Amino acid sequence: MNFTHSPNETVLDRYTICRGIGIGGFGEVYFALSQAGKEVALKRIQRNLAVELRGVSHCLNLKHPNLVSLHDICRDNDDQAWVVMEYVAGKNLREVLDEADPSGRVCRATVQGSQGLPSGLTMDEVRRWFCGMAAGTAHLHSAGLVHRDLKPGNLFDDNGIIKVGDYGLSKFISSSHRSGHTESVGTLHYMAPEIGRGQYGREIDIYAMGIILFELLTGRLPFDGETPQEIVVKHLTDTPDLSTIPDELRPVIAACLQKNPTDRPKDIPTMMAMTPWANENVQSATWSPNPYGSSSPNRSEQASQPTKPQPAAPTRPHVASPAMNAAAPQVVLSHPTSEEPIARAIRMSFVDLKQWWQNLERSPGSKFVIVLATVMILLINTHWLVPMLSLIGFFYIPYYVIRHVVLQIAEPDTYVHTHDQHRRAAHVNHAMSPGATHMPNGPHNASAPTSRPLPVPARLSKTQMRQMLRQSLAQRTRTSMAAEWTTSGMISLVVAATLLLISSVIGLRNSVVSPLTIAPYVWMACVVWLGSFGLLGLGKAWESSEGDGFTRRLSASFLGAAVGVIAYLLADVLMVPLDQGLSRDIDATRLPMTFYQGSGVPKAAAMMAHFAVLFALLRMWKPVDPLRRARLSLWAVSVAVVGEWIVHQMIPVPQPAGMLIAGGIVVMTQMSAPWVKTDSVAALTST
Ligand SMILES: Nc1ncnc2c1ncn2[C@@H]1O[C@H](COP(=O)(O)OP(=O)(O)OP(=O)(O)O)[C@@H](O)[C@H]1O
Repeated sequence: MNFTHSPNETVLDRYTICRGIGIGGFGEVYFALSQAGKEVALKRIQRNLAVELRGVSHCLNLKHPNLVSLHDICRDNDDQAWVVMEYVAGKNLREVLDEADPSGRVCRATVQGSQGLPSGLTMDEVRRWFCGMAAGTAHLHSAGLVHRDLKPGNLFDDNGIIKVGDYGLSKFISSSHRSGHTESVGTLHYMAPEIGRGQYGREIDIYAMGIILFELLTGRLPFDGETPQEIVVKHLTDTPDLSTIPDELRPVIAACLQKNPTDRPKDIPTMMAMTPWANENVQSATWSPNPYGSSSPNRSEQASQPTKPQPAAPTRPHVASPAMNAAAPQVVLSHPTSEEPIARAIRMSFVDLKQWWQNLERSPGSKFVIVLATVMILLINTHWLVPMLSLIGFFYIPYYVIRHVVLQIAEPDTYVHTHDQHRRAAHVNHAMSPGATHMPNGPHNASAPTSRPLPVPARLSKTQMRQMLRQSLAQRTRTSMAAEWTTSGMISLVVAATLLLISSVIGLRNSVVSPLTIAPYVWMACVVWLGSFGLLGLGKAWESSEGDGFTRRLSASFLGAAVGVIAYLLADVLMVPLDQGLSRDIDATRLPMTFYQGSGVPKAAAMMAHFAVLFALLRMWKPVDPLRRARLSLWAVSVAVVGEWIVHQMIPVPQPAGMLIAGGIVVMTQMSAPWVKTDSVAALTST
C-alpha cells in the first residue's frame, strides 16, 4: 500500500506519523502521536475532495462511548484537509468477520453457541456489536445526523467497547457537495434503496443496521450479486431469505429491510424494542431505551461503565488486510440535483442558522431576549421589508415555476433518478471492471482495497427492468407524487393552450373571430385539459404497478362521468350549442328522453354516460404509464378517436367535438405524463 507520508514525518506541525493504517474511500489513514504523546488516527482527505467545514463543529463536539471521537478537522500548509480522530486499537467488524473465515463465509457456532451451523458470530457477540452500533448511531440521530455509511468496516471493537466510526464524514467531505455533482460515498451492500433517489433520512441507517444484523447472524449478506447492478436490483426488488435467522430476530430484520423507508422502524428505540435486547445492559456498549436523551457527558460516562469485565481485544494489525474490503466495493454516487440554486442557498442558510442556534451556549433567558429583539427589529422594518420581499417574490416565483416546468419537460425529476440509478450502476461497474483504471471520483490507487475486478455485467431482462422501475416508482412519497402531478398539470395547460391556438386558427380561418365563434374551441380545450389532468392524477396511483384492468376501467369511468358533467355545465356557461353534428348521424326521435331533450340536445346524463363509457372502454392507464413504449403514440390517439365514434353511435354527443376531445385527451396526457425511455435504461444496464 502506497502512503504519501512516511513514519517519523511531522504533519500539521504537531503530529508525528508512526505508520499508515489503511486507505479508504476518502483517503489515507495514519496512526500518529501528538507532541505530548497522545495516540491519534489521522485521515488525509485525498482525491481533491472538497471539505465542507460548515457544521463540522456539530460533529466534533459529539461525545458518546460508542462513537469514535472526532478531535478536529484541519488543513496543512498545502491546504490539504486532515481529520484528527481517536485512535482505535481493536479490530473492525469487517476484519472480525473475514478472519473468522478467510473465504468470507463465517463458520462459527451459532445462536447460544449450540447449533454449529455455517453461520455468523455467537449470539453474545452479535448482541455486543449490534447494541454498541445501535447506541452510537442513536446518539448521532439524536444530534440530527445520519451516518450514511454504516458498514462492518466502520464498526470498531475498542477493548470491548463497540465504536462507530466515520460518522459525519460523508456529509462534510464531498466533491462539489453543494453544487450537486457528487452526493455520497457508501458501500452498495449496505445501501438502502431510496439512496438512489437522493434520500438520506435516518431510515438509511436503520436499513444498514438490518443488513449488518443479518450478516452478524449468518456471515452472509442478504443482497449479494456478481455485479453492482445485480446488488442494486436486489436491494430494490428482492425479499431477503430470513429462514436461517433465529425467530426472535426475524421480525426486526424484516422490518429494517423494508423497501419503503416509512415501513421501517421509525427510529432506533423502535427498532431495539423489536429485539430481545430492548431493556438489557449489554456490557459497556449499553443500549439505553432512551438513547436520545443520553447526550449529557455524565450520562455518557455512566454508559461507559462496563457491567462486567471484558477481555481485552487483540490489537489490530498494523496494515489493513487487503481482504478486508474485498467484499465491499465502494462507489461514489453521482446525483444531479435539480434544486434551484437560490432556494438551495436559502435552505442551507436556514440549516446553518439552526445549527448555530442549537450550538449557542446561552441561558434560555438570553435566548429569549435574542428572539424578542429579532422579532422587534423585523416588525420595526416591515415598511420596507414587506414591499422588498413581495417584489422579490413577484419575480422569483414565476422564474421558479417556469424553471421547474422546463426541467420537468426535459426529463421528469423522479424518472431522472430512476434512470440515473441505472446509469450509476453501469458506471460503477465500468469503473470496477478489469479494464478500468480509475474510480468515478478521481485517480485510483491500484493497491487500494476498493479495486475488486468484477465479471462482465449481466443484462437485465425486460420484465426485471420494468419490475425494478415500478418498485422504484412505488417508493416515492405522496408529496413528491403530488408535486409531479401538479407539474404535469401545468405542462398540460401549455399543451391545451397550443391545441386551442392551432384548432381555432384552422377552424376559424374563413369565419369572423368573435366570442361566440371562439367559445366552442375554448370549451373543447377546457374539457380536454380537465380529462387529461384527471387522468394524470389517476396515473400517479397506477404507475407503481402493472395493475388490475377491471378496477382501472372502473375508476376511469368515474372520471369520465365527472368530465361529462363538467363539459355539460361549461357548455351552458359558454353558450356552446350541444346539438351540433347530431342531426347528421342520429334520429333524434329514437333517443331516450332521460338522456336527451325532444330536439335531440343531450342532457347532463347523456354527456356523463357518454364519457363514462368512453373512459371505461379505452385502456386509459396506457397514455399515463411512464413505462409506455413511446412518449406519444399515434396509434393510441387513433384508437381513442375510433372508440369515441363507436360510443357516439349509442350515446351521441356533439361532433366532431366528441372525437376531437377524445383524441385531444390522449395526446395531451401523453405529452404531459412523465416517460422513462426504457430502451436507453436497458442499454445503460448493460454498458
Ligand atoms: N479512528 C481509527 N482508528 C484506527 N483505525 C482506523 C480509524 N479510522 C479508520 N481506521 C482504519 O483505517 C483504514 C481506512 O479507513 P477508512 O475509514 O478510510 O476506510 P473505509 O472505512 O474502508 O472506507 P470509507 O472511508 O470509504 O468508508 C481501515 O482499516 C480502518 O479500519
